[in-house]
Amino acid sequence: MTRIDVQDLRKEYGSTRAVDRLTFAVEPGRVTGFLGPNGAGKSTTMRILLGLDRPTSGTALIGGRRYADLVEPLREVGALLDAQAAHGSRTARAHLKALAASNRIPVRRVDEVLEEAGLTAVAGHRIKTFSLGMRQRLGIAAALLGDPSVVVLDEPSNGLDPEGIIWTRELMRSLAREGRTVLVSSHLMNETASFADHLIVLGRGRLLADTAMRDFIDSRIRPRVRLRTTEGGRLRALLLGKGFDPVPREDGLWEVEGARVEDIGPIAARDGIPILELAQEEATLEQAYLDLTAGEAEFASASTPLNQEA
Ligand SMILES: Nc1ncnc2c1ncn2[C@@H]1O[C@H](COP(=O)(O)OP(=O)(O)OP(=O)(O)O)[C@@H](O)[C@H]1O
Repeated sequence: MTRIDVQDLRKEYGSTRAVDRLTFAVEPGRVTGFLGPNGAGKSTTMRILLGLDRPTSGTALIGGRRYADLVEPLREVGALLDAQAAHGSRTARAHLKALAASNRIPVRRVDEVLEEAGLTAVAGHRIKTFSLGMRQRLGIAAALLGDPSVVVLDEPSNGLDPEGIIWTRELMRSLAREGRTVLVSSHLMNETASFADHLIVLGRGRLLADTAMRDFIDSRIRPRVRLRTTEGGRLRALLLGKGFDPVPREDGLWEVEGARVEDIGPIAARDGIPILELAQEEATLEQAYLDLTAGEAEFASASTPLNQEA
């Protein structure tokens, strides 16, 4: 079981503070969504974790060691950072074979991961002919090559079609089920909610939230029901008596804050009140995330200038 531990991590680029005293852990056996607006510091943190950049101070460790100290890194950590990085004149199979050879990975793994990524039919094609989505799949195949216990993916669904998005989601879930540590960045809350068990949210290089997805939803989202009835007055009185406070909307519908359809439907049914429409209001997860990151989103001023430190 391999944990990722980020401890008091800082990264400054000149006067730009990209990562600011960041501390968090990523646990095995679950998918951790790494969220934050553009410029929040996600890629910088991942680059440091993968030994592609040096921190100004602090540490980012994989199983207690720096990436640079891992003996056969691809066997321990699989990463997708920049899907465009693969050498365009090579074929997909040649690219993966070269990666396997340099990490003493058995060559049979190449065909296994090509199959897993749905690339078998195009394995002999040059990468420069690949679409963005195919490059993403190839990047994910490369990440899986060494059968690593830690998988780090930066925006894996970027450029993928709906089928590809579902494929990555199921892949991440199954990697976590196998006990691996899975860290996946995104700036989209609803997408992340579809695959993550845990959330780490950054804003301007700082930690805004480190929480189970369920707790994020429960603590930040109040359920709300929308309904239409022919007997608004009677239903309102009834619901007031049960501790709900239905509010009429201009379009003739009613809204009940803090309620679920399972609360409202049976109450109306017991008193024979006709319900013409009854729906749970969704889409508030994105709003909860936007509220959390409000003010952290402007890319140009995404990092705290050093001379204006809080
Ligand atoms: N090589 C660099 N040189 C200078 N500044 C950089 C460099 N890399 C990142 N930054 C700055 O650091 C901050 C964090 O950027 P980073 O790319 O880590 O954010 P991010 O959360 O990954 O954003 P995105 O969702 O847009 O990829 C930004 O202000 C960015 O401009």
